[in-house]
Amino acid sequence: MFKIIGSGSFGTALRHVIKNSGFVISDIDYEFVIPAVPSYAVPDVLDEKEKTIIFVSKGFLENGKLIGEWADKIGLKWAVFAGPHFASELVQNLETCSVLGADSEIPEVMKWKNMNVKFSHHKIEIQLLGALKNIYACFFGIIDGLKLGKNFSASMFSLVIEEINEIFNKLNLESNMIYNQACIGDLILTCTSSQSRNYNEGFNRVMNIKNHQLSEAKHSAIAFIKRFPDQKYICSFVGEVMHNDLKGSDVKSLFDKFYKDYKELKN
Ligand SMILES: NC(=O)c1ccc[n+]([C@@H]2O[C@H](COP(=O)([O-])OP(=O)(O)OC[C@H]3O[C@@H](n4cnc5c(N)ncnc54)[C@H](O)[C@@H]3O)[C@@H](O)[C@H]2O)c1
Repeated sequence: MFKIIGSGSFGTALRHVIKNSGFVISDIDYEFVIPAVPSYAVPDVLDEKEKTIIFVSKGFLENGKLIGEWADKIGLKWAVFAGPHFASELVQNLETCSVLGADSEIPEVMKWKNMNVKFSHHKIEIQLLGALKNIYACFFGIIDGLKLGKNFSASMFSLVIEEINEIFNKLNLESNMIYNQACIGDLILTCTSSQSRNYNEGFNRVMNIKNHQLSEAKHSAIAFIKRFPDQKYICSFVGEVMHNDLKGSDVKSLFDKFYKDYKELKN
C-alpha cells in the first residue's frame, strides 16, 4: 500500500523497513506516496493529488517555503516522517526513534519495525526542524574544518537551540517540538557525524576538497536567506557561504566576521 519515489539511500532503506514490517510496496496499487528525493525536487515528482503523501525530505524549496507549506497551498493531503535515521543503520535493523507528523495517526506507519514511531500534530514544526538541522550540520562541518575544537563546537549547540527557538517564535510555531526525541536526536546525529553529507559539505569547503555528494544544505541555506533576508542567524551565515560559493580561507574570513557580530548580537 506504499509507493516510494526515489531509489537513493533513504528510499532504499525505507523499502527495507516497510517490507520488513510486513507491508506491501507497489507502484500501481497504493494508498500512501513517499517521495524520497531531495526536497527541492519534490514538487517535480508528485502528481498524486488524491493520495496521502508522506514527506521525508529535509530542506526548503527554492523560494524558501517548506514542502508542507507548498502542499497546503495546492490542497495536498500530507504527513511528515522524521528522526535520526542513517540509512546504513536502518538496513541493519538497528533501533531508532521516529516521529510521524500528521492530522491523524497512520496505523501502518506507527507499526514500522525498529522505528519506535511517535505521533505528533506538529507537521510544519517537524519539517522546519528537518530543514534547519541540515543547514546546522553544514555549520558544524565548517567549525570542524576550521579546527575550532570540540569545546567550541559543543558550546555552539546551546546557541543553535536558542536560535531555533527564536525562529519558531517568529513563525508562531510550537518550539517545544525541538525536545521531541526524534527531532533533537536528528539534530545531534547529523551535526556530529562525518556520515552526514551536509556536515561534509561544510567540512570539505573549508578543506578545499571537492564534494561529489548531493548536499541539500547548500540549496536549503540559500533558500533560507531568501526567507529571512535581514537576520543574523547561523543559517544565514551558511547561506552566505553557499550563495557566494566560498571555500578555504574565504570561509574563515566570513566566519570570523560572522562570529564577532553574532557574539555582540547575542550577548
Ligand atoms: N525523514 C528522514 O528520516 C530522512 C532520513 C534520511 C534522508 N532523508 C531525506 O530523504 C531525501 C533523500 O535522501 P537520500 O539520502 O536518499 O538521497 P540520495 O541522493 O541517496 O537519493 C536521492 C534520490 O532522489 C533522486 N533525485 C535526485 N534529484 C532528483 C530530481 N531533481 N528529480 C527527481 N529525482 C531526483 C535520485 O535519483 C535518488 O533516487 C533527502 O531529502 C533527505 O534529506 C530523510
